[in-house]
Amino acid sequence: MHLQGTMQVNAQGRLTIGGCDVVELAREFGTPLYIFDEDCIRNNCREFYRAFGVKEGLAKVIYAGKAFLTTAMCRIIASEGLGLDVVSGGELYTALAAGFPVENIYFHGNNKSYAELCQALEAGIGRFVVDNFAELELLSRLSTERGQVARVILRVTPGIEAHTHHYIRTGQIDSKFGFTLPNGQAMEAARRLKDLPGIEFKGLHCHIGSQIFELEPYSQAVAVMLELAAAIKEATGLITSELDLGGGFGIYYTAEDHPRPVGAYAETILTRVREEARALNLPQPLVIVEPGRAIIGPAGSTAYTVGTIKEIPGVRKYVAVDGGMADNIRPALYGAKYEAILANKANLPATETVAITGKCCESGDMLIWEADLPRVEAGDILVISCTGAYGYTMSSNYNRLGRPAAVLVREGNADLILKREDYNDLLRNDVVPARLVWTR
Ligand SMILES: Cc1ncc(COP(=O)(O)O)c(C=O)c1O
Ligand SMILES: N[C@@H](CCCC[NH3+])C(=O)O
Repeated sequence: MHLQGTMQVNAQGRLTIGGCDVVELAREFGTPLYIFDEDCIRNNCREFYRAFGVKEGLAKVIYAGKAFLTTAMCRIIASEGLGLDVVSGGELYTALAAGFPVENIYFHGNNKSYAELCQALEAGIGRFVVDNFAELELLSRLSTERGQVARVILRVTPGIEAHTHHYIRTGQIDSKFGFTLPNGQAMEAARRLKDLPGIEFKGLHCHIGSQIFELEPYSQAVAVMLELAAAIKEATGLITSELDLGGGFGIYYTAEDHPRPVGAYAETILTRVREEARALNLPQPLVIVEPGRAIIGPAGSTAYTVGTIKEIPGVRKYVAVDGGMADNIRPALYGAKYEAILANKANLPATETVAITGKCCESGDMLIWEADLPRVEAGDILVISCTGAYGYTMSSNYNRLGRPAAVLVREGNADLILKREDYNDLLRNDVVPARLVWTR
């Protein structure tokens, strides 16, 4: 397994993260356990901050909270000078509870409710990334009623779809998000917005996909979005002072992934923005990027305890761990691939290829189909790397498994940032109607 962030193998042949022995962490906090490497998170934040020229006023980096959000995470993000992208009342509530600077909160979502818009207006958040006509009108009404002005970015579906190894440009876009560009919806949104009270137009947003390794789709997105900005200026006089290009920057999960340095994305985006703005005679907009995975993905790992092992000669050896699809749905949902290491045998060479499965009642509850490991035995501590993004946030209580605890490690210290859910937590929301009271 490729060692991420501060991972090392110590003199006892054990894996350490943030200077903490993972076998000890498993003993102290139990397994499954999410382990977050604070230095790695901060280094990733700083890399984006530097590469995109935040200090120089060229860009803003907004962390996409959907990848992993807790109050501790909000504090780290804020202390590194990043903003926050939230997509629900729950994420917003978490950010507000953490004391996240409200002016740096961007509110996304294709179906923001009345209550969520009120909550965001009440808090005085920085930007509403408006997704559709109904939201635009409701927001205008609500902000006017409150004597407020909502600062708005319009989310546009630009017709660029990026995937891991290719991108396609489509005329007709099939997406639930945003105002479609090619059919004129985006322009129509700008026209309507212009006449709406309680709304201030700040700019345009697009998000072309996730786990993207190519630079070209970003460059194309800049060109397409700035052409739209020029057309909007021409038709309405509205100036796009902020160009939000979303997230999607790809990371390493396995040796099949070849991520680019953040600087390469930054260089491509900033250069194209400068050139296109000049060519179109537009003021250069502030660039906004919204990395989620690239900030937190490589900084998170999950430690499990190995339980039963089933060998089917000539077929496969199943190694079951004490978690699975409930704490990491990505392999089952997307066929996502990961690497693993045995924390207590970290210096031993791989001698077998095994399948890592969970304990859920599903054949599809697989974490890794082919993991190269030293001989695996019950009781070993198996660590899967790069689970920081969309692991905990997409976790569930399937089979009434409690969600794992999470610790933040740094310089030999481990701090609990999420408590393990116990059986009482699972019962917390259960209600037994009186007619079902046990009478026997
Ligand atoms: C609007 C928007 N911004 C940012 C992100 C974060 O993406 P990623 O975690 O791939 O950087 C997403 C998720 O894909 C998104 O939909
Ligand atoms: N949840 C996805 C990415 C979607 C990001 C949200 N737009 C993943 O785990 O890769």
